[in-house]
Amino acid sequence: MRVPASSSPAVAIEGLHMRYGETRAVDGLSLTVERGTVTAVLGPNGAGKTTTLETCEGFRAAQQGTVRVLGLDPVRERRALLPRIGVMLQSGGAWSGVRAVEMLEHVARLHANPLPVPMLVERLGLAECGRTPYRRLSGGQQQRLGLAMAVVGRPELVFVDEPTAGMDPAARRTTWELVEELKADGVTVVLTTHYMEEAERLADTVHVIDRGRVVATGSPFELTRARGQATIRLVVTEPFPREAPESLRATLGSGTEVTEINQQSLLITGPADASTLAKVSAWCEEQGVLPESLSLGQRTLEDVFLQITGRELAP
Ligand SMILES: Nc1ncnc2c1ncn2[C@@H]1O[C@H](COP(=O)(O)OP(=O)(O)OP(=O)(O)O)[C@@H](O)[C@H]1O
Repeated sequence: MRVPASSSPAVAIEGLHMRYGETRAVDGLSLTVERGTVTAVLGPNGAGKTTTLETCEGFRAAQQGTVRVLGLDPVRERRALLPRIGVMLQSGGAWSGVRAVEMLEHVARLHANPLPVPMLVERLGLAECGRTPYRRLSGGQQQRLGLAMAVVGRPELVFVDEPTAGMDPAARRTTWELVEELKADGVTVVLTTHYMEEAERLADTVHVIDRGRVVATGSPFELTRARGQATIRLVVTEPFPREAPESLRATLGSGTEVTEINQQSLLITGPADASTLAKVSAWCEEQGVLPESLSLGQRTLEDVFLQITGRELAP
């Protein structure tokens, strides 16, 4: 039986593999995006985020696996899909000599029922650079124009690749508000990001990806609270002995995870209470290491990534 397009997920990716020569950019990735949600695809540089998005946008055909966007094949049914989606690329997307507002007006004319261009220009602070040729715009201005171009056609689904990279804090906040407004209007948003706070603030669902695969999925709350209450970061003045993580694990017992961040710092996840802090401190004394800092905090998506992969998300 053919499932009606309206009841299919916004995006359904099943077992996607993509290679560039010998490089496995995407390695068996599966994920689903429900309609009307904001989904963040979070991962370090080179994790395969852009390649995955480009496959959803129909710029690349899936080499193996299936990709459906709004129930359609993004390559074979591209004509039907394009008017229904908005795409903000990581860079480019406009002719180098065209003025910012002219470019936006041009894209608006390609759509049947566009948003008013002056409203978007005002909203995204593009008036100050409206007559500037694209190539002369700053990185942040190019990002804002790219976002305006992606949403001007009132799409059902918007793909945004690192929407706030290179933006100053004020522009980043405006962009976040715009994404929140899109969601309030029922638009599905799929964004890629390196930024924790962006994923934590905006996303209903986060897919953490690493080396072309999904390594964790959940709401920011589920991901950060599911496997522990809080975290303790221990940084010491001299490198730890090699067996330190194992020894601390034995000291703290079950229910606590110890992850090595580097030779001088450890991440401890679990019931971060006074007794755990006291045990960590006594363990430092026993090992003859001097704590430089011992901090207690809520578990972040950064911590989740570190625990799963043993590497830090931020380069
Ligand atoms: N056109 C290409 N030709 C060859 N290799 C590529 C190409 N595009 C991407 N790659 C490689 O594929 C892998 C995944 O790249 P991709 O751009 O999809 O990752 P990403 O998660 O979006 O990274 P970033 O956060 O840096 O944008 C990387 O190793 C990258 O070097």
